[in-house]
Amino acid sequence: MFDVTRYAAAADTIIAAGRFLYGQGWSPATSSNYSARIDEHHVAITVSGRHKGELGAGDVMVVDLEGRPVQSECKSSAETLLHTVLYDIFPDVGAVLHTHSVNATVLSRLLPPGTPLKLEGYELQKAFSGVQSHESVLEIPVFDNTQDITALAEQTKAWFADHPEQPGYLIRGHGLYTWGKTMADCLRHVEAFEFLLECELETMRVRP
Ligand SMILES: CSC[C@@H](O)[C@@H](O)C(=O)COP(=O)(O)O
Ligand SMILES: [Zn+2]
Repeated sequence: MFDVTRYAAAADTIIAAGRFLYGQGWSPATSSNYSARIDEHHVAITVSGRHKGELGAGDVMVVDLEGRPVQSECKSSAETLLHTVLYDIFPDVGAVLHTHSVNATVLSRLLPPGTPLKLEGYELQKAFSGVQSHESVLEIPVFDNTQDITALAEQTKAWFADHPEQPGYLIRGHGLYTWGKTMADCLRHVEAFEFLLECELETMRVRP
C-alpha cells in the first residue's frame, strides 16, 4: 500500500506542472501525461483524457510499476507503460513528463527515420542533470509513433537501459518524454528541450 500524504504531495506537483505546461502551449487539447513517484512500487499519474491545464485531485490516480491501477476505478493515461518502464529501470527517477509541443511534433517529423536528434555546442545543454559542458553530445532518439504502447514501452526500456545518460526521447509526430529526480528537475528538462528544439528548427530555417 502507499502513503496517502506522499500521494497528495505527488499529485500537487502534477497539478502545478499541468498548469504551467498547458500555459506554455506544450499540452494542448487534453494531450500529454504526467507522473511522479510515490515510493519504490507506486506512481501518481494523470487519468486518461483529462484537460492538463485544469487538473484537480480527481484527475490523478495511483498505479504500480506494471501500470496496474491501485485503489482506483479510473483509467490511467493510455501511455502509462511509457512512464512505468522509466521508474522501473531508473530507481532515482522521481518524475516523468510527456508533452505535445509544436516544436517537438514538427522537428520529429523532419528528422529522417533512424536519425537521432544530435544536440551539441549549446550552453543550455547544461540544464540537463549530469551534463557539464556544451561540448558533450546528446543523441536524442526518435521512435516511430504507434498505438501499440506495450511495444513502444519495451523499445524505450531496452534503449534507455543501454543509454542511461540521455535525458529524453521524441516520438515522431507525437511529442517529447523526459524525466528527472524531482518534478522541478523534470520541468527544467522540458524547458531545456523546448529551447533546444526551437534552436534546431530555427537553424534549419536559416540554413536549410
Ligand atoms: C489528445 S490526443 C493525445 C493522446 O493520444 C496521447 O498521446 C496523450 O498524450 C494523452 O493521452 P492520455 O490517455 O490522456 O494520457
Ligand atoms: Zn501523447
